Amino acid sequence: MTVLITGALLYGEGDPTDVRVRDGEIVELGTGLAVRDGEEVLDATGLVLLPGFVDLHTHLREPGREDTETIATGSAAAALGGYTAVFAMANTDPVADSAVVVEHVHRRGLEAGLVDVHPVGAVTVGLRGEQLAEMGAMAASAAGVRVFSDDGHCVSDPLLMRRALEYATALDVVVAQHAEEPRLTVGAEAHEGPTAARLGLTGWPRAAEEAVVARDVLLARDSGARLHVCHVSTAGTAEVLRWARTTMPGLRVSAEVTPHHLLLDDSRLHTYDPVNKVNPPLREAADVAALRRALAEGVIDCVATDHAPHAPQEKDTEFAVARPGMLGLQTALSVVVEAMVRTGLLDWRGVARVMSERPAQIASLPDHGRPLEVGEPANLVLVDPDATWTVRGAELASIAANTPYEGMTLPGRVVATLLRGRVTARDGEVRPC
Ligand SMILES: NC(=O)N[C@@H](CC(=O)O)C(=O)O
Ligand SMILES: [Zn+2]
Ligand SMILES: [Zn+2]
Repeated sequence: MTVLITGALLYGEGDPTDVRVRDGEIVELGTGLAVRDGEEVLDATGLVLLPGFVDLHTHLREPGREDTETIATGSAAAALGGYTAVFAMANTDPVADSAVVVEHVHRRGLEAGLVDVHPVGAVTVGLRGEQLAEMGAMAASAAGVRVFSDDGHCVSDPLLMRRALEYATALDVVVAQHAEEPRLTVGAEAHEGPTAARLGLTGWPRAAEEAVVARDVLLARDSGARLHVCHVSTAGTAEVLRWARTTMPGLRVSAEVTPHHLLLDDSRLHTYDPVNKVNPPLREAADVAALRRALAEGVIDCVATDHAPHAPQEKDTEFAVARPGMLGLQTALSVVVEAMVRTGLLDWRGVARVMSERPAQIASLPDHGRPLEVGEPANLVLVDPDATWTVRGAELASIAANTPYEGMTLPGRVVATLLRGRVTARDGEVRPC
């Protein structure tokens, strides 16, 4: 199976280049490469070629809530969004806290055949925050779990978090923390600030996130463990990370920001539409600006979607009872282009860094986020930088339709995605194997 990509701009730079892909690898780079018999040609005139995206934070709702997303539909959304690898969070039903469940998720990902699905293992049994899960058994399983998280919940007990980090050191795995001090967010519905006060919504203070991140950074320092901070949402968390990086050499801490926290703020809440309800909540415009800066400077390493499908009956309700979370896989690139590229904060090389290279490094994936060079794995995405499209939740590949970008026209369109040299998505259609 060979594919010839013609006239692509690698990282959006330099002269148009042809790229031949065979047996899962880039085998030739040049100009005027001849089309061979049976070769699929991707005309990439004016298109940008990047390494395939890696999402460290995806909620596929299988097992348990296949009415909102399955591993197959989530994989389709991922491939259409330019992703070649996703990390499926453990807050399923049953929870991914055992080798049996993570192996099941991994196998279902292989069957869907559109993107590498890496299950995230739970840190604690049942996400209950009481007792460590069998991290070693999950790491040693066929799924080879490398990232552990109780996401949806914070590992708030400091002693348990310390033990998890110590254990993670021995296994050489990452602990990804959903930083939320639960005692400060009881009943919280929205960012604690003037908007929530005016609308009568219970506030989620910035300090609930920042205090846990500060604590965890210190625990990571003392244990030497790899800590990853999920969905950074405040300017203060960015400052804590900046402080940690500059004052603690050798610290192994990484962080992600979601597309929605890079583009949206709590001024959207005045409609009381729960499509805007998410955890952590949309913050203020000044936080958005600080998060963009921190991502551009590398204080925040990468973008992760926190793709969180929910059924209409759990979203189209009064604000207080609606589930938090929003779709993200198919809109992530466009939101990053809008928030980071159009604003001049990142060029396409920067996009490759925050959406592919850094996440692949954080999760120790050897074959993703690699340079666009001969001999490298052909995990690739072709992007039309000039195209725009209008988001329609009903047209996305996910079963759920809870996108906050409904009706918005966004820049940047994924034209094709290749996983180990095989075209998994092209012109809005997926191609399962
Ligand atoms: N982000 C959300 O608002 N919701 C996530 C859980 C989480 O990421 O904390 C979900 O699983 O729905
Ligand atoms: Zn979370
Ligand atoms: Zn999440």
